[in-house]
Amino acid sequence: MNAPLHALQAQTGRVALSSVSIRVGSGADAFTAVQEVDLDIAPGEFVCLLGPSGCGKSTLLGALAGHLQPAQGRILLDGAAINGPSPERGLVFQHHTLLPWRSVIDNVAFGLKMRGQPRAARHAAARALLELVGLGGFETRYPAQLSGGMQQRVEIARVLLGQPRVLLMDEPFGALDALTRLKMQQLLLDVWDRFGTTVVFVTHDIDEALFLADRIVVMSPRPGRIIEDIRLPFARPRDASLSTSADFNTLKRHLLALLHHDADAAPLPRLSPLGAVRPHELQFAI
Ligand SMILES: Nc1ncnc2c1ncn2[C@@H]1O[C@H](COP(=O)(O)OP(=O)(O)OP(=O)(O)O)[C@@H](O)[C@H]1O
Repeated sequence: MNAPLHALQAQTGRVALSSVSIRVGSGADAFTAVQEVDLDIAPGEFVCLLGPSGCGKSTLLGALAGHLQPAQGRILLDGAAINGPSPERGLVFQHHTLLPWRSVIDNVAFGLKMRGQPRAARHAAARALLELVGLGGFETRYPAQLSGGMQQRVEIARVLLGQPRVLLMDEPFGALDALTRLKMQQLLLDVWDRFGTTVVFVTHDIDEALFLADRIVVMSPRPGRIIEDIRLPFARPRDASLSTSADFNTLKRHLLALLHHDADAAPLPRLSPLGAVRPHELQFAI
């Protein structure tokens, strides 16, 4: 994996949702989980969907993955409608989907095996990705012999081998302890920097969203709607010291207030300009 791959992939991965509503459940229990969402994500952008439990984040991600069809509106990837799951939209969940009876390298290379690639070629590609996620030397282990963080690294390598135009991540670090989670966030940023793939990352953790994202799209529940779209002013590369900065904490307070805000109450005041941040670098859409 090298620089040309980054350049190649940065051309693709534009996601466009227009007036997307998604209904879930059936019969009398059916309801609108996501309502009239408009969202444009540029190629290579890292977007976090942030919201309280049940606000429809996973439902929206499921539609991007092609597992759910919108009841209304359109979802396009690079101008083409999404009509079902595909490796071009790689999904990573909270719990890995590795095959327990296959070694680490065979798990990563499994997609290439399904596409008929010879063993030597698929193992070479898988080995390069395992190096990238810090698992060189673990090729012959089995998933059960790895820690939770290592299993998620294998999962990320497996999904990246499909060269996705968009990486869809649904609370991928939610089951990890706090320290491992921080390490995985840093690893993900390093990997993303190498690949330049568009990322849509679902979380309800404000710190995680602030550390990772270019943009945070905030959703409110019943029905799931976008209530704010914030472009973060933080430079990259980022490290743990970001979370102690004044601007980080100002944004964190604002996001906390948004997540705890009663949708039926009066609207919250807009965020005032941040100390070290030039006001034009903040973008809001309510
Ligand atoms: N297949 C389904 N049948 C019935 N209700 C569903 C179905 N899928 C989702 N829901 C409901 O739709 C709403 C949105 O769910 P969703 O999982 O998208 O929320 P979320 O924001 O991802 O929540 P969490 O952070 O807890 O995962 C919830 O009220 C959920 O119970």
